[in-house]
Amino acid sequence: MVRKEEEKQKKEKGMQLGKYELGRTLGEGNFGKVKLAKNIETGQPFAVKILEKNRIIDLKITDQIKREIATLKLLKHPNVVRLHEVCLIKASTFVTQFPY
Ligand SMILES: Nc1ncnc2c1ncn2[C@@H]1O[C@H](COP(=O)(O)OP(=O)(O)OP(=O)(O)O)[C@@H](O)[C@H]1O
Repeated sequence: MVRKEEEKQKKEKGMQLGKYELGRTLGEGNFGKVKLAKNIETGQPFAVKILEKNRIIDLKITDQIKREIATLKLLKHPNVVRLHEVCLIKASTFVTQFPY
């Protein structure tokens, strides 16, 4: 099990999602992983939250996720990480980026 996860991590490292190159996993939430990533155009580092679209649809929480994104977009506070961008990379993935 641990080995399978290690292999998955190795495969994902260096993978490109849109204009972001993925690095190591920073953490894991209820609906997906947060990975360190680099914008390949600017070299700027970001924390990228990758949400599995199918899982969100199965759990019937699409509206909740949309509300969370809308709220995060409005939040501007020095102690709260800023939501930079939301991308739909492929049919099964939502990606959100936070400055790292
Ligand atoms: N901007 C960031 N920089 C560094 N690490 C981060 C950042 N955002 C999230 N993480 C790491 O990823 C973990 C999971 O983040 P996430 O936002 O998915 O948590 P959550 O809000 O508990 O999850 P969910 O929204 O799925 O319920 C965090 O506990 C943290 O360790």
